[in-house]
Amino acid sequence: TDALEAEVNAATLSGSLPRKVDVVVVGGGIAGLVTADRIARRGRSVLVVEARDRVGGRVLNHGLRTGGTIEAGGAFIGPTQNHIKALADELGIATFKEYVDGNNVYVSSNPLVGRQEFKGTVPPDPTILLDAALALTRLDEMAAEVPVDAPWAHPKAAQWDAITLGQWLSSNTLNSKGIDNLIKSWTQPGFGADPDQLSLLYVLHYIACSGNETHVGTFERNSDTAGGAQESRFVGGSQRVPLALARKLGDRVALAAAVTRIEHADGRAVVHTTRGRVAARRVVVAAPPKQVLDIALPGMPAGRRTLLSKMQMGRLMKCDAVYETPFWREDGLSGFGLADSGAVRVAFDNGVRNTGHGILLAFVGGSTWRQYGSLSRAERRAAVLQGFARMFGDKALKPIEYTEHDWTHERWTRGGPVAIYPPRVMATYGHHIHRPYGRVHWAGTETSTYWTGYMDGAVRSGKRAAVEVLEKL
Ligand SMILES: Cc1cc2nc3c(=O)[nH]c(=O)nc-3n(C[C@H](O)[C@H](O)[C@H](O)COP(=O)(O)OP(=O)(O)OC[C@H]3O[C@@H](n4cnc5c(N)ncnc54)[C@H](O)[C@@H]3O)c2cc1C
Repeated sequence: TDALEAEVNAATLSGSLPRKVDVVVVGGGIAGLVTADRIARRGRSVLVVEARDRVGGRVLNHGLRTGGTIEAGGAFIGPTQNHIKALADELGIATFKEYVDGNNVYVSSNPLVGRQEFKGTVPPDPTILLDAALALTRLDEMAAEVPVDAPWAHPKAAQWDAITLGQWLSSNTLNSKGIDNLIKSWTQPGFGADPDQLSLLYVLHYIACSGNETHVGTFERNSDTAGGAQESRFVGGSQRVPLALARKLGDRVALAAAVTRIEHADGRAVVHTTRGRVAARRVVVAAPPKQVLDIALPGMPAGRRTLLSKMQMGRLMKCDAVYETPFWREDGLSGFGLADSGAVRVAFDNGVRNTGHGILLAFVGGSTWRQYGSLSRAERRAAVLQGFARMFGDKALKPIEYTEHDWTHERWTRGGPVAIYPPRVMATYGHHIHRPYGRVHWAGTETSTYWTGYMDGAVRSGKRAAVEVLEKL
């Protein structure tokens, strides 16, 4: 990856920008790069302008000091995510299966339940088992009714959008505190938020989108490892996908070119960047929703501005500990763990090929991020290792390397994994999410239907935006 990265950067960090192109794409994440690749393939001139000095956006490789490459951001893919998979295949980037042999672990703060080993999605905690089974079935049933391309059009959209997932859980379960705690282990990594921050309609839409045109979305396909969205990872790290796309595009990607203003003048759009101005027949903005608010966009409909200002970026960091060996595997454990308290609410085996080392990954999101994100690195490291130790034993306290990445501090992302909808936003303003105005179109995972929020959604959105724009050229 390092050589690839150097090659991409060399081509695109300096030099003057073209004065005009057919299409300017704002943002060199997966969505923007896919948009540009599709436009370039049709022989149209295109320029990607990216604020950072690298491509990939929320997808970022991290080279470990002890060897191997892991991901600081988006990493996993799974069944029905056929757009990201097809793209990786085309670019010659292989995948491998996430390690799932052995038992999962659940740690309850209720001493009567304690630490349990289990298989499957729901831990055998007698205080939540029945609630979980019923609630997840009901959520799937409601989600199956939600149109992936227009959740606001469902007859109950306003009703479902008026409450949070947390409120729905509390009025539809017996032991709502128990299930709320379990569901946090899903919402904190998945949304960077807690059930009481998320509109029920939005969550139902997210579940509906966890599928494709031939497979209805389900909670399990979203939450599971085997058979779900965490099934596979990319050999060499997911950032190889945007890096390989950027290499194809060459000097049609301009790095360190933050867009500050997009205006319409003389039958053209003019894109102002920190590296100069470019005129275009069409513009595709593929920056995360909240980042769009930092760009001056005269003429952008007020409804869209309201939508973007009411959406919120999730709060998420990834913390990884590297060990000499994956000792939990020898103990018959998969490395997947859930806990109802502490810094590690959900853990994954994050091992990479060819190093022999074991790696445990913790997602620290939502209220867990609020609790642990502000600690010093040393304090957080201790809390994370303690969380791993409760799941996998005291060997977890002695890593050979520890690393973490907090996306809330990234200037051009400011959170993660995705921009979420609090109550009373989606039903009223959601339809603005990818409606073009003037010469400006929208891409980005948040504008996708299926697998919105994911790399697959980013690819899908890029393809859709390219078609939209090519029709207008
Ligand atoms: C910690 C974490 C874990 C995740 N895990 C997974 C996972 O396992 N699987 C999965 O599928 N997805 C995962 N995701 C989500 C996934 O990474 C995103 O859905 C996807 O990468 C979004 O791609 P995008 O192109 O839509 O947006 P981005 O990747 O955010 O790209 C937008 C680009 O726009 C640029 N930009 C912003 N403002 C400007 C400006 N003014 N001018 C120019 N450029 C600008 C940004 O720098 C960025 O490069 C995760 C995300 C995070 C943060």
